[in-house]
Amino acid sequence: MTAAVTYEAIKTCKQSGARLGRVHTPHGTIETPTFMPVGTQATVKTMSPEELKEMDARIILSNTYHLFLRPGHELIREAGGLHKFMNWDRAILTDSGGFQVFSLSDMRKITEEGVHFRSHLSGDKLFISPEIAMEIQNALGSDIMMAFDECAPFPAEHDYVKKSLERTSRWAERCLESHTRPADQSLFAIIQGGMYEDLRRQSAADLTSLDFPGYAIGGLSVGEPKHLMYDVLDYTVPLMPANKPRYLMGVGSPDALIEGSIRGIDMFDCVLPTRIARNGTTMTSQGRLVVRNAQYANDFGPLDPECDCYTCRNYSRAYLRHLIKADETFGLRLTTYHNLYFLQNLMKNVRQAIMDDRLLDFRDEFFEQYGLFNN
Ligand SMILES: O=c1[nH]cnc2cc3nc(NCCN4CCOCC4)[nH]c3cc12
Repeated sequence: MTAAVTYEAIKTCKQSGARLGRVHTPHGTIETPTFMPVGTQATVKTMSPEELKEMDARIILSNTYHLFLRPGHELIREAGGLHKFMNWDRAILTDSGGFQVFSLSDMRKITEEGVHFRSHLSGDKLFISPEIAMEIQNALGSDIMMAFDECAPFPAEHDYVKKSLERTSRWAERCLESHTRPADQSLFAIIQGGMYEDLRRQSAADLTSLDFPGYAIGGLSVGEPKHLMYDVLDYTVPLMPANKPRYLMGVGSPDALIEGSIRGIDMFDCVLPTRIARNGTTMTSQGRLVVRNAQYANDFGPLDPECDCYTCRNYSRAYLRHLIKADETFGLRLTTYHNLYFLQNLMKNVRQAIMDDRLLDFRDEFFEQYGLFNN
């Protein structure tokens, strides 16, 4: 079966299960492990495509649910697809809408056929099925499409999670059947199973028997303690094909990116860096720094003395604090740019540590400096 997206393994870290790789797509190659900025409504909030390229972002996310509701996938199809619509000529991954239907909309009813819900914008009654999720993503023309799934809530009873993952497996098969598999799009499946090892095994077995070009781990980063997420990774990642991309959905704090890479994850996404930037919280080499706090009012040094991004080379903490307090949009742009650059740079250092077979040492050094050993 031809796949538009393929994985090239480069090297496995001798110190951990981490691996260096490349994901080849029709819109360019992505060095992995990689962090994908989230552009929910066809824009990575406050960033231009040129700024994202400047920090070497190779792939961004956009959201099927949001674009289905507004402006509508038919309009984007008419515009020539999402790449053209948002003037982004690198890779795009679209989440399938399942997660947002359950987390955002006024959820109505889950049936075998699909999900009935009310739009969180207009209150209109809407319906998404595996087939409709494929139709929407085909219209968007994303390089990587995600199968329509249910992300089970946390906590959830074993019986509920079992029934939910079995329906997700049937939905994944329907996605595969209905996806016209255009030559330039690839469909990834999403492994569910909550925090239950037997159910993760069942979900992985169901989906890997269907031969998708790539696999995601869903149902995590839903409020569970981080150690529980790492436990699930410890027994789920080994069930995933070694010759295909492994994508952990919704994960984006520096410590989780390092811990996930150690366990063999290739791709990550999260709204965290862009969301916290908009309320003046930044990720720096010394840990989280809430630049809107009064203590930085007269601090004329750079946000992060160890960062060489546009924000850190040209503006002071005092200026950033002033802009954020004054609700000046430029302030949000500067903190967003820095946070995304920080994570791109972190992943570059993770890839170098894997190349040098020292990712566990890198983790200890980073945690020490970032202040992660004392929380
Ligand atoms: O099973 C899933 N299926 C399809 N999409 C997902 C997206 C997901 N996103 C998260 N977590 C996001 C957590 N964010 C952290 C930062 O603040 C906003 C929420 N978990 C996710 C699970 C799934």
